[in-house]
Amino acid sequence: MTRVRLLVFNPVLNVLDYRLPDGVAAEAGSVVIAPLGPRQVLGIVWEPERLAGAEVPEARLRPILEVLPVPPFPAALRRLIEWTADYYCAPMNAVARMALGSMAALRGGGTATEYRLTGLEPKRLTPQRAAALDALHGEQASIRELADLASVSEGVLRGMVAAGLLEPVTVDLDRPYARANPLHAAPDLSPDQQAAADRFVAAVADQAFAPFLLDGVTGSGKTECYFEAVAEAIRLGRQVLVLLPEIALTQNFLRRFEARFGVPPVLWHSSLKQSERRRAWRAIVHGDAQVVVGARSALFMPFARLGLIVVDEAHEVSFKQDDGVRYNARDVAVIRAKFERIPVILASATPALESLQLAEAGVYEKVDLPARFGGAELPAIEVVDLRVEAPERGHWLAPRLVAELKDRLARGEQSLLFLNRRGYAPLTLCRHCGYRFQCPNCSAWLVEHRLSRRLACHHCGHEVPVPAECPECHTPDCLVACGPGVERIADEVAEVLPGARIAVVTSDTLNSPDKIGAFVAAAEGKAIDVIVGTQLVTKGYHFPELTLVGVVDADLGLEGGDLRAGERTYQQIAQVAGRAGRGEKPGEVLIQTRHPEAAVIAALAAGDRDAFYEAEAEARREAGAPPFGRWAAIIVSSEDEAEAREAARAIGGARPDLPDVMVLGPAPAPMALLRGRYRYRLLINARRSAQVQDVIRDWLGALTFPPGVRVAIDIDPYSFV
Ligand SMILES: Nc1ncnc2c1ncn2[C@@H]1O[C@H](COP(=O)(O)OP(=O)(O)OP(=O)(O)O)[C@@H](O)[C@H]1O
Ligand SMILES: [Zn+2]
Repeated sequence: MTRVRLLVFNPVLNVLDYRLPDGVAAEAGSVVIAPLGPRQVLGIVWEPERLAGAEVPEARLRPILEVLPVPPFPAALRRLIEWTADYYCAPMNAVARMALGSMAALRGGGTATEYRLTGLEPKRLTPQRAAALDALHGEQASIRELADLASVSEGVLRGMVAAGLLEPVTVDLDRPYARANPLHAAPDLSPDQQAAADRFVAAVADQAFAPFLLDGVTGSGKTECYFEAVAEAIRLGRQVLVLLPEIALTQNFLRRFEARFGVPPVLWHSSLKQSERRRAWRAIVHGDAQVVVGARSALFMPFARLGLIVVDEAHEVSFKQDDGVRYNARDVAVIRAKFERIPVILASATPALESLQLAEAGVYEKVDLPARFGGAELPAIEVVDLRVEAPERGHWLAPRLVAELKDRLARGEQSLLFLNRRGYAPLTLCRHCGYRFQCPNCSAWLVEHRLSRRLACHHCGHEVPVPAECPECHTPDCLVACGPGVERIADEVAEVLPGARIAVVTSDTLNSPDKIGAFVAAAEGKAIDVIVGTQLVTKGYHFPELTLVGVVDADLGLEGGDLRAGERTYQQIAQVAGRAGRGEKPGEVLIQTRHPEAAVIAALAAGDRDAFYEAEAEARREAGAPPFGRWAAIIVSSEDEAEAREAARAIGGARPDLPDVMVLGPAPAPMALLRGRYRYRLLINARRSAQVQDVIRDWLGALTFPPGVRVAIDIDPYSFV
């Protein structure tokens, strides 16, 4: 009889032992189905010596039911799952879950049925059917996905199938992806680029662990360089994973990839439709997907023959996941490369201090691209002191910025205004009684969105229509918008530049690949004069006619003052500035601020990156902050305020007394209420020598909490709310 140990996907149980029925083999990494009470549970066969579990007597072992027809998870991936669970103090099955596709993908390929419009357009239609006909043009997906897209019930769509308005299509889930051709359109690289590319290509050929920091100024052609490494991996028959910080950037990447390799890469992200998910996951596990591009969730995919990982815009905070398993995809990518024994390239124009430090220490090999491609100059940066050059009343653009915008419009060049605030105004209040619109579920103001005529919470999604009167004093027409969001800045641009073609670019307006594609095409086709956008437009885009960038409020990011506020502000402004003057015409950047003396602003204005990083490093060293010390956070929450407070106090009361670990708090979190849960935080600041994870595990492991209390551990936190 063969005993097997399973890591099982169950919220309470993690590890269970079973036996293999006679004649059934299942090596480590196999994905299996096993009985659990009257039900079934999915599990992965694990090395018993690496996974502690209770010894069950042989006689009580139940046989597993089925070994699923997918290749076993490779050892390198199993080690990665163990490492991630251990480092981030997360349950191993929660980490392993990120490697699984859908249940359907595990069951095998085969076919799926999707539906699409037949083109039939009857004269008389119910309003719901008419709406569905409108919404589903060009779409093909499962009934459930189409129902979501069209915002109608599945019943309505079934009726449309019966009426011949929708037809079924059989989709082959194992149809192969077109093969990328490494020679399709190889570029002529500049000498700097060639040197960088040669390093990467050699490392891919070496097939050994090699972490790189590709530090290249904006517009230096970092993508072109790492594409050469991608080409080498393709030549060698190895797979490549490219991580991007957000899905919005993938459109742009797809086009460039296709131009270079002749075919698009395989996409992986959370909003793929079911059939694409199944197809992509299966191609990944079987080694048929050559190059996979995705957001951070692609990192744990069970690649069969991974040969290279690229993390583009590696400094981006969105690589840090802040719910579920709180991991940093940038850091875990390096660990994965180590287990897989392959190179990993972190690419950025504004690397995180942590990454620079590791390069300085010789852990990462630093590869530099100090100049823009094609002789383009970095833009000139000027500061507009808003205390001296004040905008008109009720306006936010200083006269100098307005004059520059007019100048660009007259010359037929493009401008970009950056403000990291969605919507029209961040706060709405009653002029009469002072009532402020607040989210009932969160410690946050409701943000007015004029385009959709709603007040919305950006934390929990709570939305209400903008009311006609104050809900408190019932005065009609008395609401005032306080402060600007991008929609309001767009209104101001329309006022000062009549006739200008303006695009508002936020996650609200560019919420689908089609819309992103349309925006990029319009910007490149000179159909847009002024782009007003949030951080969504600060990176990745290359618009040659864009010659002016205005930062509407450089001080915004410095408020709140968390550990990385300075660095984040520097990165954001340097990135958005980097959109200017990428073509033949030189670029100019105006930064509006009330604090021109702040170190970040001064460094940006002087174009002195080193000065900024030196000052930042010094401040972090003083504070014992990363990379010189370590931080971890404990976040306690409950729907019951008293219960949350009590639990936080209990944790605080049991704090360890160690020389190299300092515990701050508990204190109410800055977001004291979030999605209906009251929150408290403790912050742990430790020396690098401390075993923070073990300390936290021992500390919290000895405590018990009421079932309504959630205690989250955040190692190397990025969010301090
Ligand atoms: N060797 C080359 N031959 C032709 N075009 C190139 C070459 N190198 C770069 N380019 C072009 O220059 C532009 C800038 O390159 P790219 O977008 O890769 O820069 P980047 O370093 O990623 O910039 P950012 O960090 O600002 O996003 C792109 O349009 C790219 O196609
Ligand atoms: Zn809310």
